[in-house]
Amino acid sequence: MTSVNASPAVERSAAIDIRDLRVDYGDFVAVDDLSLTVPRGEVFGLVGPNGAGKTSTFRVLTTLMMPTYGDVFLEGVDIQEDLESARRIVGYMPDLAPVPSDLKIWEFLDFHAAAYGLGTKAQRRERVAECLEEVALTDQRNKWCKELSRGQTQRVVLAKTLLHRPKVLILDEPASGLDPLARRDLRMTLQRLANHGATIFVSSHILSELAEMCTSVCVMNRGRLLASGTADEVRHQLGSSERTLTVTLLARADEAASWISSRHAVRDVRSSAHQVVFDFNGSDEDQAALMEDLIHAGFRVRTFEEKRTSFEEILVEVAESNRRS
Ligand SMILES: Nc1ncnc2c1ncn2[C@@H]1O[C@H](COP(=O)(O)OP(=O)(O)OP(=O)(O)O)[C@@H](O)[C@H]1O
Repeated sequence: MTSVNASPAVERSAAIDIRDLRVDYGDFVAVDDLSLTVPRGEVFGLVGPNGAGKTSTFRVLTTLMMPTYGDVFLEGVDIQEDLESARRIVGYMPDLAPVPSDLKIWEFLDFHAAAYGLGTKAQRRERVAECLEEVALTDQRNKWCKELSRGQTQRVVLAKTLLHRPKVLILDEPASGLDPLARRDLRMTLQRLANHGATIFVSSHILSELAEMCTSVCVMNRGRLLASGTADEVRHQLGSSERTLTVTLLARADEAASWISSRHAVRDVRSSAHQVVFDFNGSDEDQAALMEDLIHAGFRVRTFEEKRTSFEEILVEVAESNRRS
């Protein structure tokens, strides 16, 4: 079983508690024995390559699909036992959600506010205004939906998702196709919503996109959860502690290179006039000891740099090794 933070009783402080979830399409297992909890108030990322099972997981969380087996609790509510309450708790923004071209922004939002039964016309107007404010589109409310850019469309759909004040937001690839400025705006909006108590579960197949906006992330591939935690914890769980170290010296770089070559966890040492570059796969403690000993051995170190394997590189490795197996 792949399990992260699973607990036997309903996890009271968890906004999302997924237990032993499985989703089959006929004979094909799209989500395989997934257990995961997301604490309240977090912006939590789900990352995985195409076909990992992200959307299938989200379809179950948002009650659009029943699992083959397993349990899901949203704010303590068993979604299979109490569908109506679960639907009030959750807000879902699907990947590339369409907006109708023949409505103005406010008309589109008012239409959905009415569909949610959000009170009188005046009450709906107030709620639509609040949601437009939340996504910084107040001054665009009379614009036609067909005139919106990709980033504005995403914001309108997010405003629609917020209308019924969901405590749990599920956002499928919300940053896809957004430029860096629009991604920064999205990140700030999500952080503000989380600060006001919402829990946000957001997917992407680009890890750096999620690392920017999430407190924690989990990695899925071929339906299974591979790792979960902070960016560093995930990197560690996926077994990639490899880093490239560069030492710049005032003199004796060649001698330093052969001294470094004899040390534990060192690979592939290259040297030039004043620099030694090498790959290192030891612990942080080992790395500190190596630097200390190098200086004690009399080498005059001017600078020292570390470059860790990026998340993207780790994910590509994982996806490729799975493809081969
Ligand atoms: N309705 C369906 N019928 C059959 N197979 C499906 C169905 N929906 C998804 N799948 C398969 O289940 C697997 C997981 O798909 P899913 O859409 O959940 O992945 P994903 O991680 O969201 O991928 P992407 O990043 O490409 O959107 C894929 O192999 C997909 O082909």
